[in-house]
Amino acid sequence: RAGADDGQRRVTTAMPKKDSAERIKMIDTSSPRGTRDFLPPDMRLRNWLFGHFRAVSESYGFEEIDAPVLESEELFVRKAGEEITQQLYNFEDKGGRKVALRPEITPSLARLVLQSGKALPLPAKWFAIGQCWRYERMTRGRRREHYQWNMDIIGCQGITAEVELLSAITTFFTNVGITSEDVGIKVNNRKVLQAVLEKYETPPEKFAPVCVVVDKLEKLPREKIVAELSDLGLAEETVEGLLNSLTLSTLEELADIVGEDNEAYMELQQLFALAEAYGFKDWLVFDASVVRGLAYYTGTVFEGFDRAGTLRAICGGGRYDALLAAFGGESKPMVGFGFGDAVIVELLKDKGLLPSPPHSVEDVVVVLGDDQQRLNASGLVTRLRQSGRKVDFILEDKKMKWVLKHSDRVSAERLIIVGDREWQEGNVRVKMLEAREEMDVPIAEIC
Ligand SMILES: CC(=O)Nc1cnc2ccccc2c1
Repeated sequence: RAGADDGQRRVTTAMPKKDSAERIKMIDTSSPRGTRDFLPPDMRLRNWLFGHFRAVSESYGFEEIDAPVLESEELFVRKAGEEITQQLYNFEDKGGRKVALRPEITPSLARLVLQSGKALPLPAKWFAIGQCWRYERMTRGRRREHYQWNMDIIGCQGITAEVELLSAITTFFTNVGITSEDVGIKVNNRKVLQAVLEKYETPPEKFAPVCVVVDKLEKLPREKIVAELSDLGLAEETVEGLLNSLTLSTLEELADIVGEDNEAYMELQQLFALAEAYGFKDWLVFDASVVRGLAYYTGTVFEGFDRAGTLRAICGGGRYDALLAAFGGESKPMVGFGFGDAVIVELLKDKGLLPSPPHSVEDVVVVLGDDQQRLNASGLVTRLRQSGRKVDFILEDKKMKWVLKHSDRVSAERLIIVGDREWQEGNVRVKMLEAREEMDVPIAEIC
């Protein structure tokens, strides 16, 4: 019963009273806090964006995967202090299982790799477009869900994998009209930070938590970062050496600090050389301060940014060779990126590149006659659709004025009128709406 007195809202299925004075109280029609609805215009834009994600993934020979939005919580429980794990949308289900809505896709992808075991031919090139969740205190009023495009290469330990992914990202940007003047991709390698920590004999388990803190450098004042690093047990000289290494601006300076035989230096050298050969080097910027905020990155890291500096990171990724071992599996080299559906839309708006894809059908079919003509029209519509036409069949008697306005609204090419007299003569009446021509067309020739 609606409005039951126990305060629990139940939807009644009883027929509403005919002329009831009191109507049933309207439900809240807005979507839950931090989430979005996609009405047709929004869905057309989303399909346009995801269509580009998919087209690039397929042009790079990647195969699509998906996994449940709901995962075991253990997939995401990490102790490195990441924001993403502190905002887990987790709960205990009716079976007492600790579950969570995925905040990212990479752990699910790793689970699928472990599940496939030795049967998985390597290298595997997988992509996914999936909804991800976080539970934010609404004080910040930020969204609690977004869709993320991921591309990952499993089983390739060389820098060639990173460069393939960076190429895919620049191809996506180019395909939607964004240039390397609008956007750059900062590239770094966490092995720099690792070398510095080792130089000061820092225990290896500090590596991931240090990266998580360093990633907040642009968001928090320096002294806060220094304090958090000291709280992790880093000596003062380690903190100084570490923060100093983030200010390097060229690979040559890096070589001076870590030596030309350092892995990070060699890998970055190779990355830039390969990028030049692909032709997208002018998108890349070496930036020693980029570490990304996810605990599991071990090598190359990168993030797309708008050169105007007004937006948050557009996308990000890196190499995470140790993730399978963290799940108790046999290690395999892995590298990938995540690309959210929020910042890119803001960027496209700023650049005047956001399309508004129209709802379009090809044929509108309307009946101007008796029941027999509706039967005739039904057969005609079926034949039109089987011949590949997109047909909006007017299902009720409508005035021609409404039909013409509707045909314009759905950007139809043709209005096909099934009428008694024409049908007797073996024809239908066709209005070519663009050319504003009207003619009788033999029924057999309409497809
Ligand atoms: C700009 C934006 O909406 N970001 C966003 C929104 N929802 C998320 C949900 C889970 C993880 C990260 C997320 C990030």
